[in-house]
Amino acid sequence: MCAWAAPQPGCHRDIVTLNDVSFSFDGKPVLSHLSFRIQERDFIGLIGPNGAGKSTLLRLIVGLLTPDSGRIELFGAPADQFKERELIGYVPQKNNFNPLFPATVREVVMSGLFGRRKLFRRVTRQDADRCMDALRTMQIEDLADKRIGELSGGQQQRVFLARALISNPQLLILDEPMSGIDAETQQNFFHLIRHMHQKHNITFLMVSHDMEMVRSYLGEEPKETSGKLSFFVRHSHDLEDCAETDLLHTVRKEG
Ligand SMILES: Nc1ncnc2c1ncn2[C@@H]1O[C@H](COP(=O)(O)OP(=O)(O)OP(=O)(O)O)[C@@H](O)[C@H]1O
Repeated sequence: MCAWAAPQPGCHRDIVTLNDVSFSFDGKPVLSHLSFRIQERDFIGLIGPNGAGKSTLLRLIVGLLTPDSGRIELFGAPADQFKERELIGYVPQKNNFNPLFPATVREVVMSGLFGRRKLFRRVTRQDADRCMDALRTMQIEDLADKRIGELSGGQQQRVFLARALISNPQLLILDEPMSGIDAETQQNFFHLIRHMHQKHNITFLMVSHDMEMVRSYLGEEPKETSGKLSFFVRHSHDLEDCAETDLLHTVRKEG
């Protein structure tokens, strides 16, 4: 990620660019003139105090809010024309469910496959297999037939992570994904996302208050700051190794 450096070739295509983005709620500025770029295979840790605008920034990127001014591009397309929503997995900060909400865990996870266009599509065997893979990854296969509203906050969080994973996204946007999750599950989850970043080309944008975790993976110092926001960044491989790493990825995909 870098503010308006020249685009780089190879595996560093731009996934998200913000150019001079400002946003306010009811006339109160939250983000002012923010510019940054997330490149393929970056892992961005977004840090800042309560109210700094972290969740607002994520919601702008996923299209739930529109900037007052400035431009956002996703995978090279203006955000308001971007159609391939399945490329982006998003887990918002809070997913509090009414205990009576009728959907099962399996249905909630499966809904991650059905964009608006595919809402009434038949569930195929392949969909069901992908659902089981996502449940297994988050270690919640045993909860598949439970009602989502019956689960604890941490269990619900894992369901939403499985839902974000099922469509095989290229960019995962996670808003404090570890909050409400016990220490052991946090460790497993962190191990999993590191693995996804390093071995599966997934780009991450993650809000976290866990400075120890952020520093251990992304380094001691932020690469950039804007207002009260700090961006800690790690690319998944040494930049000079790109050609070789791309080849390895290609071989693996074909093999
Ligand atoms: N829907 C809303 N209407 C009005 N103001 C809002 C709304 N959502 C957020 N805000 C305000 O915008 C500012 C930024 O909020 P945001 O949730 O983005 O902060 P954050 O950095 O994610 O905080 P936290 O660490 O507490 O989650 C805060 O002052 C908040 O009160």
